[in-house]
Amino acid sequence: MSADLPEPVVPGPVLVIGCGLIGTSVALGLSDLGVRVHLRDARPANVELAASLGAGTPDPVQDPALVVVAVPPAAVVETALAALEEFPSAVVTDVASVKTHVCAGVTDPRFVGGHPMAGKERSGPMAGSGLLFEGRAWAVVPTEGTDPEAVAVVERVATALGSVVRRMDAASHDRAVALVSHVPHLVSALTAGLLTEAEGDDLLLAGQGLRDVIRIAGSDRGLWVDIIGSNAGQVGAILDDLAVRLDDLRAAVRTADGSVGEHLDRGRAGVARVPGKHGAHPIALAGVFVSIDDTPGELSRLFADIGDAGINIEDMRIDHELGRLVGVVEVVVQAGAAEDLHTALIERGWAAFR
Ligand SMILES: NC(=O)c1ccc[n+]([C@@H]2O[C@H](COP(=O)([O-])OP(=O)(O)OC[C@H]3O[C@@H](n4cnc5c(N)ncnc54)[C@H](O)[C@@H]3O)[C@@H](O)[C@H]2O)c1
Ligand SMILES: O=C(O)C(=O)C[C@]1(C(=O)O)C=C[C@@H](O)C=C1
Repeated sequence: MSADLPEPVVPGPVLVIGCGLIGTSVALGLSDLGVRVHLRDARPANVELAASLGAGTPDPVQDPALVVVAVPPAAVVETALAALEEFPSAVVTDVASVKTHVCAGVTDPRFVGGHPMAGKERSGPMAGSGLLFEGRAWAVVPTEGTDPEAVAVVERVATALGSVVRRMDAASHDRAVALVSHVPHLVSALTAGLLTEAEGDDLLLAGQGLRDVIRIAGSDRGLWVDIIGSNAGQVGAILDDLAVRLDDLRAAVRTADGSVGEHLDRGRAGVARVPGKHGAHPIALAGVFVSIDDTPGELSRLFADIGDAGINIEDMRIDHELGRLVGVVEVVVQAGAAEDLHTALIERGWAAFR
């Protein structure tokens, strides 16, 4: 290869098996990087949809350098073993949310367990995005027998998709995700479940606080039954702990002696320990609220103005006010840039407030 050409992300074509949310997102991201991606799924319609989005080609692949298995956790072992047999020189990786059963079931040196810590509450190819993994952790879970070159291929792909690689063993991974993903999901579902009994028009008062807590409860039932079932030991242990704390909290609320504040303090301390998206330490962020007309083109005009002001958006939320043709956009930026953003938006005629 010429010294001028950049090294390719993967040394050959990639086959993605499972063209749902995660598989399509991987495929879109790799296609955008110039990798030739082939698509396969038990549902041909999902291959067609993913291909129509530009994720890759439905054509069969001869000799892929990498196979990404992006099927539900219960189907990963069987699918990965079949891929290792079908493609004797490919590296094979997966993206499943639980790793112990996968790494115990697939011990080939060419297999590297993986798990991008990014997702959505929606499933299927239409929810895919090539930017999904940007700034997120990607757990890479080799075992003692894994070929270091296979690990390097997977870590290179995760990094190229914008993720930060966290190399770990399967047991540590499953302990960690029980805490940071699986139990929060169940707590969200329990809270959302209470809403089924809401009286009268009570839900019309729902604001952003509730939506922040319940978003993930809208996720696919089958996928989450599979995830929780595959990590039942770790999840169960945390739920036992939570049950004790819930009893304590209940007593504190009934006593009304202010001791509920201890639970709130513990919660605030937990929030402060969660790293920001750029690395190990949280970055201070601040929101600027902008009122926009609910008409086509308003959001892109707002983003263009923010770009014009040279300010980087870290996150954003949109809240529609019920019954009014306006929305409120919270633009989240690094705390030091919030005042500048506020000023720049006012100067450009936006109704912005902090
Ligand atoms: N949803 C998330 O937020 C998220 C995040 C990170 C990792 N994951 C993991 O990614 C994997 C896929 O999840 P998803 O959210 O993309 O689900 P999804 O339902 O959107 O996609 C799964 C796809 O796999 C296909 N499929 C199912 N069984 C198959 C088989 N045996 N062979 C070929 N195709 C098959 C389905 O038709 C579907 O297109 C899961 O293992 C999940 O744990 C999910
Ligand atoms: O953001 C979401 O919607 C997710 O549910 C993503 C999330 C998570 O809990 O962070 C869910 C499960 C995956 O295994 C990884 C990521």
